[in-house]
Amino acid sequence: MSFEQSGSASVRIPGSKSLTNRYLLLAALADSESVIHAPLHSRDSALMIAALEQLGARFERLETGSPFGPDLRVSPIPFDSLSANQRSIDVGLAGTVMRFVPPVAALVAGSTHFDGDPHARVRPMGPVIESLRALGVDVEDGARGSLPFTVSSAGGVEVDELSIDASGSSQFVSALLLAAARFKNGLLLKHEGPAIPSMPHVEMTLEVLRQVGVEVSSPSENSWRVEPTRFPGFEITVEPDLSNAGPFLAAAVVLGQSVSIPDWPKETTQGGNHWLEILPRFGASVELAQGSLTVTGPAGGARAGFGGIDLDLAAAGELAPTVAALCALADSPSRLRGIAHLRGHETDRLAALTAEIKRLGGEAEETEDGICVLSPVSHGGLMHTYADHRMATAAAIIGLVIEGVVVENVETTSKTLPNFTGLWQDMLAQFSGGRR
Ligand SMILES: O=C(O)C1=C[C@@H](OP(=O)(O)O)[C@@H](O)[C@H](O)C1
Ligand SMILES: C=C(OP(=O)(O)O)C(=O)O
Repeated sequence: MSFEQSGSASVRIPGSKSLTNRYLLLAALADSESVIHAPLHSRDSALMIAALEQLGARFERLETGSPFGPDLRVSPIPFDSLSANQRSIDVGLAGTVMRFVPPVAALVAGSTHFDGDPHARVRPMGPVIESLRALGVDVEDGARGSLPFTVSSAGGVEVDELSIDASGSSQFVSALLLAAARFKNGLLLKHEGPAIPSMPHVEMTLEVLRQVGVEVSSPSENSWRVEPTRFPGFEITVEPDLSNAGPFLAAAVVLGQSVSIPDWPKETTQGGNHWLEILPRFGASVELAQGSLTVTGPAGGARAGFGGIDLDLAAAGELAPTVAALCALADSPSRLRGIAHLRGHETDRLAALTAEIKRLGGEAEETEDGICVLSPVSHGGLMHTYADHRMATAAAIIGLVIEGVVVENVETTSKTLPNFTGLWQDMLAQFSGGRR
C-alpha cells in the first residue's frame, strides 16, 4: 500500500487491558461499590468479569454511548455472607486472569477450578501455585505445575511473608500484591532469582493499589510490603491501551504518514509509553501535545527505507511483536534482547515471530533472550497468528507494505482489541483523505 502524499489519521484506542483488569479485581475486593469509566471490553476483560462473578462480585453496565462500550458499576465480593461453594473459572488465554484470580479465590471459602484455552495449559503458573500452597491454601494440580488446577480454601490467608521467583513473569508479583490487602496480616513479598521482566507492570500494580487507598511500600529492591487494608469503592477512568496504540503508530512509520492518538496520558505506568523512545529509532518523529501523541513516519516510510535497531525490550516485552514487524520491514538487521520470557506469552512469540518472518522470505533467528532479524520480508503469504492478538496485529503491519499478506484468524485481536479491523480500515481511509 502506498500513499502519494503524506496524510494523517486520528485513532481513538479503547481502554488498557492491564489497568482494566486490575481495577475490576480491586473493585471486587473493595468494601463498597465502584464505578469504572471507559473500561476495556474485550475477551480478557470479559473473562475477568466472569471470574469475579463466580467469586460473588456483581457488575452492572452503565450505558454512556461510547463506541467502546458501557462504564461498569461493580458490587464487591460479599466476603461475610458467601457460603462455601464449588466454582469453575475459565481463564481463556489471559495471563491477568490465570495469575491474578487464584489468590482472590484463596480468600473465599470453597473450591475453585481453573482451566483455559489449550495454550493456557502451557503458560508458566508454577510460582502462583507454589505461593498459594506456601500461604496455606490447598492447590490440586495433578503435579503438573500448570493449568488446570483447583484452589481449595477455608476462606482467608494468614501467612504474611513469601519469597517467589518472578523471573518468568511480572504477573507473579502483581497477582500476590493485588490480593494481599485482604490477607489477614497483609504480605511481605520478596523476589529471589534472575531479573523480573516487564517491571513497569509491577509499578502499575503499586500505583493502582495506592490509587484505591491500599498502603504499599518497597522496603528494598525486589521486595514489597502490602498492609492489610479495607478500602472503600472507588471511581476511576481507564487510560487508553498504549500497547494497542502500537500497531497504529507503526502504520505511520511504515507508510510515512502521521497518526495521532488522543488522550495519551501525561504520566503513566503503561509499558506502551516506551513508543516515544522506540519509534524515533526507526526514523519517526513523535510529538506529545494537547493530550495527543502524534507519530510521523519517515518520508516514504518503508518504501524509502529505514534502518533496523538493537533494542533491549525487557521492560516492555509486550511491544515486541509490533517492534519485530517494523524490524522485518527495515533495510538493515535488528536485534531484540531481554525478552526470553516471551516464550511463555500467548504463544512462544520468539519462535512464532521467527517462523512467520521466514515464511515471508525474511531471515530471522532466535537467540537465547530474543530474536535477530537479518533480512527483511520479501513476499506475501498466509501469516499464522497462533491465537495471539499481537501476532495478528504484527501481520497487519507487514501487510501494509508487502503485497499479498493474509492474516490468519484476525478475530484473535478481540483478546484485547475488539474491532481492530474496523479501526484499521478507518485509519487507512483517513490517510487517503476519507473521513476523519
Ligand atoms: O500485568 C500485566 O498486566 C501484564 C504484564 C506483562 O506480563 P509479563 O511480565 O509476563 O511479560 C505483560 O507482558 C502483559 O501483557 C500484561
Ligand atoms: C502477554 C500478554 O498478555 P497476557 O496478559 O495474557 O500475559 C500480551 O497482551 O501481550
